[in-house]
Amino acid sequence: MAHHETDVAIIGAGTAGLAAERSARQDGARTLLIDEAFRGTLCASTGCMPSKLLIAAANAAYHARGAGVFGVQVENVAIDGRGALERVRRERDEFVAATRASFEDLPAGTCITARARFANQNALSLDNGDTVSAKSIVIATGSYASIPKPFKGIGDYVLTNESVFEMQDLPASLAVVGGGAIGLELAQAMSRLGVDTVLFDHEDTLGGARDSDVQAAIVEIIGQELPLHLGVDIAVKKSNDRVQLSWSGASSGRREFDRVLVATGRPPAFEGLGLDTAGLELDEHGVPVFDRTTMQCGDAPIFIAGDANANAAVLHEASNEGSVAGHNAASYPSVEAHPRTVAFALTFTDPPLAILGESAGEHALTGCASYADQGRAKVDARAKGLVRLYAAAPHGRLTGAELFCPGADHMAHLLVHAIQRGETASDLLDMPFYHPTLEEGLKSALREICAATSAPLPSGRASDDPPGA
Ligand SMILES: Cc1cc2nc3c(=O)[nH]c(=O)nc-3n(C[C@H](O)[C@H](O)[C@H](O)COP(=O)(O)OP(=O)(O)OC[C@H]3O[C@@H](n4cnc5c(N)ncnc54)[C@H](O)[C@@H]3O)c2cc1C
Ligand SMILES: NC(=O)c1ccc[n+]([C@@H]2O[C@H](COP(=O)([O-])OP(=O)(O)OC[C@H]3O[C@@H](n4cnc5c(N)ncnc54)[C@H](O)[C@@H]3O)[C@@H](O)[C@H]2O)c1
Repeated sequence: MAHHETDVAIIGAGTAGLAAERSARQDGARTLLIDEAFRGTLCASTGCMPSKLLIAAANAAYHARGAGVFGVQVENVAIDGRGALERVRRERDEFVAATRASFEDLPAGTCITARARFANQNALSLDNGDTVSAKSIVIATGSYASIPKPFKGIGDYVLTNESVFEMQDLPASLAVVGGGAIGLELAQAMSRLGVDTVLFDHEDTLGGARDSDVQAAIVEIIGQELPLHLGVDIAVKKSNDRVQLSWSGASSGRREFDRVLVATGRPPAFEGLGLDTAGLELDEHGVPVFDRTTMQCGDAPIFIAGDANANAAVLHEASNEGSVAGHNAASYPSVEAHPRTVAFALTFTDPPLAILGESAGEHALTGCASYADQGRAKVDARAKGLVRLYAAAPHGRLTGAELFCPGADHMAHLLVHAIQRGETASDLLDMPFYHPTLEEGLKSALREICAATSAPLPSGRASDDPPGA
C-alpha cells in the first residue's frame, strides 16, 4: 500500500488517456497513468483495427467473387474461416504490441496497474490498496459493449466486439442486433465471408445517417447483400446448441442462428469509478456535464476525454480530446478553450458511409450527386449510392455532407477540410478535378449549390463535364 502524489492523474490508458498523459507531461506536469490492465487501446485490440482487418478479408472475397464482370474468371472462391480469423488476430496483435511498447517508453513510475475510484475531487483509491492525490484528474475510462437484458442469459452464444474476433472459425449463421457503425460493418463483412447473416434493429434507420435519401440508399444497397429487419422488437432464447430469435413490428418471424452479435451501443465505462463521490453534476445519462472546448467537468479539477464522455466516440476525437484534457489538467485552474474540429464519422461499409458537419437543417441549400451513373464508379463496376452536400445561403458556404458511395471515405476528407476552412461550393469548383475519378462526381452537387446562391460558378472553369465524368 503506497501513497502517490502527482500533478495530473489519468484514469485509463486508451487513446484518450495516452494523449492526455503525453500533453500534461509535455506541459511540465508530473503524471500518473492508471489502468486496470494496460491491455492496449480499444482501437487496437477490439475496435478499429480488428474490425478493419475482418472487412479487408471480406472485401477480398467479395471482389474475387465479382471478378467475372471484368471477364476475369476466378473459380471456386472458398473462404477459410480459420485462416481469415487467424490473420485478423495476427495483424491485430502487432498493433496491440506497438501500443504496449509505447507504455514502456513512458518515464519510469508513470504507470500504475489498478482500478481507480474517486475518493474526492483530488484523490483516488486504487484496488491494489494504493492511494493517489492529484492536483487534477482526467477521466479517460472509455466505453463498454452494452448487452440488452434478454441477451444476457444466453452465455457464449452472444458475441460482442470483445469476443467476435476471438472465434476460432466463422459460424455458419449469425444474427447481428444493432445497425449502428459496428453492426453494419461487421454484418456486411460476415455476409461477404459466407456467413448466413441477418441484421436486426429496433429503429428503422441504419448507421446514424440523418438524410432520408441517404437512409433509403443504405437500406436498399446493404439490403441487396443480406436480409434486414428494421423497426422490430426482438426476443431471444437458447435452443439446444443454437440461439432462437423471434421478432415482431415492421416484420415478424422466428429463426435459429449459431451465434448472435450484439452491437447495440457503447455507454461510458463508469462502473466502480465512484463518480458520486467526485461531486460532479451528471446529465440524465449519468455522464458528467463538461465543456466540449476545455474538456473540464463544471469548474472541478476534473477533465473527461474519449468515449467516456459519450460525445463523439471515434478515435481522432478521443485523441484530440485527450490532448486538450491533459493540457488543461496541467494548467488548472487556468484552462484554455480549443475549438472543435468539424464533426466527422465514417462507417467502413462498401460503399462507405460518411457523415460530416451539420445536418441539412431547414434553411440549408442542398446539392445532390448520384453515383449510380458516375463515370469512374461504372468503370470499376461499383456504381451505386449518392452524395448530399449542405451549404448556407447566401454564398454557399459548405456546412455538412452525407455520402454513401464508392470512395466516400477519401472524398469525405476533401469535403470536411473544405467545411472546416469555411469554403464555398464555388471555392471548391475553382479547384482542379482529375478525370476520370470519383471526386469528379462531386461537381454536379457543388454546381447545384452554386445555382441556388449569389456565388457564381467560378469563371474560367468548365460548367459541364465530359462524358464519363
Ligand atoms: C468494433 C469497433 C470498431 C471501431 N472502429 C472505429 C474506426 O474504424 N474508426 C474510429 O475512429 N473509431 C472506431 N471505433 C471507436 C474507437 O475505437 C473509440 O472511440 C476509441 O478507441 C476510444 O478510446 P478511449 O481512449 O476513449 O477508450 P479505451 O481505448 O477503451 O481506453 C479506456 C481505458 O480505460 C481503462 N479503464 C476503464 N475504467 C477504469 C478504471 N476504473 N480504472 C482504471 N482503468 C480503467 C480500460 O482498461 C481501458 O484501457 C471503433 C470501436 C469499436 C468498438
Ligand atoms: N467506423 C467507425 O468509426 C466506427 C466503427 C464502429 C464503432 N464506432 C463507434 O462505436 C460506437 C458504438 O457503436 P455501436 O454500433 O455499438 O452503437 P450505435 O449507437 O452506433 O448503434 C447502436 C444501434 O443499435 C440499435 N439498438 C439499440 N438497442 C437495441 C435493441 N435492444 N434491439 C435492437 N436494436 C437496438 C440502435 O437503434 C442503433 O442503430 C459508435 O457510436 C461509433 O462512434 C465507430
